[in-house]
Amino acid sequence: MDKNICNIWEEACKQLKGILSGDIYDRWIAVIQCMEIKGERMRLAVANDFYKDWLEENYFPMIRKAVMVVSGKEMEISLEVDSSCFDSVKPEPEPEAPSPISLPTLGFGNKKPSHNLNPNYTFESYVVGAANQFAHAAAMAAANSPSRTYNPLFIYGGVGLGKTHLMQAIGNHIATKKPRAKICYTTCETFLNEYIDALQNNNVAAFRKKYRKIDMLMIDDIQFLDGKARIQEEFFHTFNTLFESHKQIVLTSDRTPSEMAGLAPRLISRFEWGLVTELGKPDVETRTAILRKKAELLNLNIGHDLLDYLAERVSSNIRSLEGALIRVATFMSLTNQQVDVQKVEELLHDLLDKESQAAISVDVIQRTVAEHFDLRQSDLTGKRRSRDIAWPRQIAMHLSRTMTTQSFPVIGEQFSRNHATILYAHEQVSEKAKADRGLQQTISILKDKVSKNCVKAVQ
Ligand SMILES: Nc1ncnc2c1ncn2[C@@H]1O[C@H](COP(=O)(O)OP(=O)(O)OP(=O)(O)O)[C@@H](O)[C@H]1O
Repeated sequence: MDKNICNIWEEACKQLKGILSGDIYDRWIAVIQCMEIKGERMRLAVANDFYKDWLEENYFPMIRKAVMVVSGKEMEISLEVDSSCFDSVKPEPEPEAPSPISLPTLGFGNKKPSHNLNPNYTFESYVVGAANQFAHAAAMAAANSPSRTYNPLFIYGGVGLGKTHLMQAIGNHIATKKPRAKICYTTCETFLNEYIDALQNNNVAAFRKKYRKIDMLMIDDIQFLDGKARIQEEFFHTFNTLFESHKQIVLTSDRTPSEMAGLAPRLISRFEWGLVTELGKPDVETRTAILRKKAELLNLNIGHDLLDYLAERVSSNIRSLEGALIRVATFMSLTNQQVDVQKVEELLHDLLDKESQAAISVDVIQRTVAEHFDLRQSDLTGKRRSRDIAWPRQIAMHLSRTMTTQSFPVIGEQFSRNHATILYAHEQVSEKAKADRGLQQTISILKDKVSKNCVKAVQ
């Protein structure tokens, strides 16, 4: 492979490694081979259709983003099947000497104990501000007195707002104080995959032992259980066993337990037994403090004025903020140039456009949809149920969920409905749009109109 290929793809892999759990990275990203980079085109290959389909469905946008971050340009990426890539599917690693954190290991997937907790996710590197103060205090309490304060601790919030970092900070804290504690961090998706593997290999007893004979269980993105009855059943028993033996459980999710319409009521109630706490969006001061801390940790030489500018402009979530910082830093180190605000705007135009979109409100959506269907805005928030009103109302609810970062209950308030109605409308419209090209077009037209109306509202 030539150097150019190595650089871009290897750098992109580093980015992905920082974002994905070790398990997911090993299973899905480490097996990809970069075949060629020509101009703006990149050819990637995997060993079989199974990898190709799964990657395209689940990780392609992330891969594209990582490549864009490191190359500084949008590349056309194709993923193909090449059976010679079988060579790149890594064998299971040899068992390692026991690590200070005694993590349970089984023959599921590629497991290296050190992968389970990211050592950078600590309380020391976590910046506290108004939006995360309470969640942070609860996490500290759980870390200092596991299972005696909040059990389970349920942390929820939007994408990239620091749920994983905070959860793993608890784990790292306990691991330092009690090196012999058996701590297990996993994502809900991995938990499900391991369970399926265990079922296939008649290994359920080992799976149960792995998750039930530990001192602390952390599961990320527990909303993945929503609508999956069988794994819910399994998790229910794991939860009970750990809870009854006074083991700390920490869960994260992008929504509250009661917002998971497909979650068994007995699990909802268990998730609410301890403390359910929200991570909100940080204010500009916290964003600035986070950027300064990251720049310091990464040893980046970027002026405070630029960091302040980024904190001001990128407000949707912290992962995007970090991505912006890394993109600017990568550009500076590759070109050996300092950058000014104009250059940053050029470099980050796609991200900054998206940020402007984040300013979209439910009110603008309601006005746009009402105008499009020749209705009054009050029709969308009112009680009438005739189809010519109910359907546009559902579309407006769906757009409110997809175009804003508001939670179901907050959107519900603005339609004078409860969160379940919004969730139902969102699912109905999403489902119908899968097969209905007319509806896909209407949604796309409405999205354009909403964006334009939003720009007008800001000006
Ligand atoms: N308060 C904070 N202080 C410092 N860094 C933070 C803070 N909050 C988030 N981050 C950083 O932002 C990035 C994204 O955080 P994290 O992965 O924990 O978010 P998340 O809410 O779990 O995202 P997702 O919803 O995608 O699972 C991480 O690199 C993390 O270190």
